[in-house]
Order: sequence, then C-alpha cells, then structure tokens
Amino acid sequence: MLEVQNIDVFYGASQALKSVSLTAHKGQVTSIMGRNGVGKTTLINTVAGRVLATSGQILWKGQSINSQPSHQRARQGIAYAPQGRQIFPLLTVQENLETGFACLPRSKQKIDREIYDLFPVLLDMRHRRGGDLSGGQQQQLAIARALITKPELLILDEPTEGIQPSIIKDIQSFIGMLRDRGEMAILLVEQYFEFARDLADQYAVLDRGELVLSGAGNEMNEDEVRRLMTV
Ligand SMILES: Nc1ncnc2c1ncn2[C@@H]1O[C@H](COP(=O)(O)OP(=O)(O)OP(=O)(O)O)[C@@H](O)[C@H]1O
Repeated sequence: MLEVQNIDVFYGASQALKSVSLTAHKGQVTSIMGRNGVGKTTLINTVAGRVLATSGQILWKGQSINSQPSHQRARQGIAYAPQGRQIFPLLTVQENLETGFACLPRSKQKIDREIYDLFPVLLDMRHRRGGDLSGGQQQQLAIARALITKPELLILDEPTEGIQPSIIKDIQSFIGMLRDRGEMAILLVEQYFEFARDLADQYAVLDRGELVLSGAGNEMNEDEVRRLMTV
C-alpha cells in the first residue's frame, strides 16, 4: 500500500536519510524505531509531504506521490498526528477536531459519531478548551483529529511522549483497535521500546539516517533493537 523506495533526504548539505526503504500495509502497524536524531521524524515527514526527498520513490497505492504537496496527500487518505500533539490550546475540543477538515470538501465536513464512540472523553469535553486537557486527553484528540478524514494511512509521531504510564496503555489499546479494524495502515514512530514492540507487525530501525534492521514484529531480535535504541 505504502512503498518507500530508497529515499535520500538532505537538510542543506547534511544528509538526514540515506537510501531508506519501507512498506506499510492495511491492518498492520509498522514501528519505526531508533535513537534521537537518527531520522525517524524526517522519514514520516517525507511520507506526509512535509519534507521532500531528493531521490527515491514514495508509492501510495501504486502511484508515485513524490511531487505532491502535503494537502494533496491528506486528500488521498494520508493523515498525520505530529510529535508534541500540536493541539490549539484556545480552541475547543470540537473546534480542534474541525481543523482536521481543512482538506475535505464542505459536504464531507462532519464529525462522525464514531469518533466520539472511539474517544468518549472527547465527547464529554467537546466544549472545553484544548489547552485544558491532560496530556493523555490531548493525545487522544490529536489521534481523533487525524482520523477525521477517514485515512487509509495513519502516521503517529511519538504518541507516548509526555504521557503518564497509566494512560500509555490506553493509547496502545486505541492504536491496536484501529489496526484490528483493518481499514488503515499505521506508521508509528516511537522511542518507548515495549510500546513499539508490542504494536509492531513490522518494524524498522534507523541509525544515523540509514535503515539498519527491519522485519516482522514477531521475529524481532529484541537485544539488537534495544542496543540500537540505547544512547
Ligand atoms: N528542519 C531541519 N533542518 C536541518 N536539520 C534538521 C531539520 N530537521 C531535522 N534535522 C536534522 O536531521 C537529523 C534527523 O532528525 P529527525 O528529527 O528526523 O530525527 P528523529 O529520529 O526523529 O529524532 P527525535 O527522536 O529526536 O525526534 C538530525 O540530525 C536533525 O538535527
């Protein structure tokens, strides 16, 4: 479904990704792992169209999307919940959700009841300001906002960052549930090893811009991956 083929990315003269390849499939989580600064966010930003690859191909449902800007990719079913959540603190929960409509035609700009069924806390708090939510609730809001377009590829950048341990399990269940519905592929960037491992149908480990290890989640060499994730 998503095929990233040998992409190179540069920031000025510095190369952030070196010939990185990756796939993601419907009904599966692909966990992208690695230390700080190895290129994980750059990789998903390149898939989302926020950063452009200088060479290589990104194929979405068999078509090259390299030259498409991010809003066009969003319209094609690629959604992104960014690192740090980027909730608008002064907008209400409902208004935050509505910002996810930007790439949809007016006729489709409706919050499905299903979103609130998935995240009941957001229904209870829909008239509260985004900034008043806890970190875990904001993370749910960020995922819900990404789901508003009914994506077929959901990209999540470090959803556990800054979230208290008791809520991390809930976030893990949400992601597992979305995966099990079989309607979308999920690309998960995560530094919390157990979280990324438990969700991974496939995994990829980056080190200094290169893909150094990848495979099926259930065949992961845990010691090796942990070593590559340790500073
Ligand atoms: N906009 C940018 N301009 C210049 N260099 C950048 C930019 N964004 C990232 N980099 C550099 O590219 C490299 C990869 O960064 P990236 O954020 O993709 O890594 P990461 O694995 O996601 O790290 P983290 O886990 O800290 O988010 C780093 O050396 C970083 O400093």
